[in-house]
Amino acid sequence: MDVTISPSRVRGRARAPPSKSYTHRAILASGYADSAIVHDALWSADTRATARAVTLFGGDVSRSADGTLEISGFDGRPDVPADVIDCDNSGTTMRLVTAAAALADGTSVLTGDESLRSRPQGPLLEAISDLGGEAESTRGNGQAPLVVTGPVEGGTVSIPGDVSSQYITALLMAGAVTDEGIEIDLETELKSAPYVDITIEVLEAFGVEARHTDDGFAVPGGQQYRPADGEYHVPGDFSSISYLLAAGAIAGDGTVTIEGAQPSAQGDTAIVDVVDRMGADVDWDRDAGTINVSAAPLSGIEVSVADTPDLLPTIATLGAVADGDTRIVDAEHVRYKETDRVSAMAEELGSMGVETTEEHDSLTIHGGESTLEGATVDGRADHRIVMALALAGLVADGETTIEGAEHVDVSFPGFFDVLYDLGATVDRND
Ligand SMILES: O=C(O)C1=C[C@@H](OP(=O)(O)O)[C@@H](O)[C@H](O)C1
Ligand SMILES: C=C(OP(=O)(O)O)C(=O)O
Repeated sequence: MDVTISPSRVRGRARAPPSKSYTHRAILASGYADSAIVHDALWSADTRATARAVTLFGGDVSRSADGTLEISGFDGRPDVPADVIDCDNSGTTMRLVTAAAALADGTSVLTGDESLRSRPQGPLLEAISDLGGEAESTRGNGQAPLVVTGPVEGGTVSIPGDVSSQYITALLMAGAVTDEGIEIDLETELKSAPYVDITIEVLEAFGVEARHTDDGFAVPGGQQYRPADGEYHVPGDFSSISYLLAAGAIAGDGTVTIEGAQPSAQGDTAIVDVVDRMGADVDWDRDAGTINVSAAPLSGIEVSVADTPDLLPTIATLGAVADGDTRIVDAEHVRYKETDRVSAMAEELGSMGVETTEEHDSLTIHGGESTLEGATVDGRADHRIVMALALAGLVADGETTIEGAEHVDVSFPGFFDVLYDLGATVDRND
């Protein structure tokens, strides 16, 4: 599906979708448990992939009309799956499920779409081998398809921290039900660190202890997943909120109010500060969970995305509109996502007339609203590139057509409806 965005102003109220990161963890944690009810779960292509994996491990995930998930777990140790686990486009699913598969007494096979089959899994495979399991890439290149044989009993592993924090999350979640527990020593500085804090927060809600250590992280073994009162509530998603905030900051006509913005461990709450530093008028009422934003002339700033890789596409679009240079630094790991998002944003904004300077771990956008020209752009089969380019379309001169716009289903299925309800002119071409 292509979507065409015409220059538009936005105003009104919009609700953030539930967090993808919390939902993945809550579904898998419920799988490790006897049973659980998960309220406000995100039901998107990626979280459905995690639900399918839980089912293949012997659990069951059913969804009621109001979106609540009722999950029966596989109760600790997963069954050997009766089929290949298709993780589709979801890196989180593949990493978390690979470590879960290493607990099963037999062999699991994991695959995914073309994008996921090009992403790095090597360090996690090595960690599983170091723990006594067998974990291989069928092509021997550290990428899926993966073949994983367990069971592992736990132990100590060392792993790089600068490729994906999801390896740590995966090992902590699985380590809790091993006999010995897992100690993880980091070989490098940890990137995307707040995502491990999200993990520790969800584990705690499921009665599982995991902790920071001097060298990394540790989770004791022999633990049982048991959510308090058998229930879990997913908070709103700040990566998704970033698009709504940016829409209000660049194209607001009056106030855009975003609901579902309760504080949590998400590093991507940093987007509130980014938009504020660039000059927008923004106010976050943490108790009410609402953010009000209105447009103002924006100026370029420097932002590190070491902790917040998923914000890069949004910040790049903000930078295209802002006066002066916006320098996004510490961005190397943003190249290992659904696509290389550093290059993708440089090239697609380039098609819209924006000048950028790309370096290995940074992207500088030489901005100014008058530079954005409508164009046909490639969403790169990447939900975040699609949404960031749609924002640019709100303020470009002329129409912007985004190819492959259906990929928003990965994290924000109602994105174009929400944009339309805020007043944007959105035309879908199937
Ligand atoms: O654990 C998670 O939920 C995520 C961790 C991050 O990935 P990396 O740790 O690979 O940077 C982030 O980019 C991804 O969208 C979600
Ligand atoms: C990179 C992302 O997710 P994942 O790693 O789960 O594919 C994302 O949502 O931007």
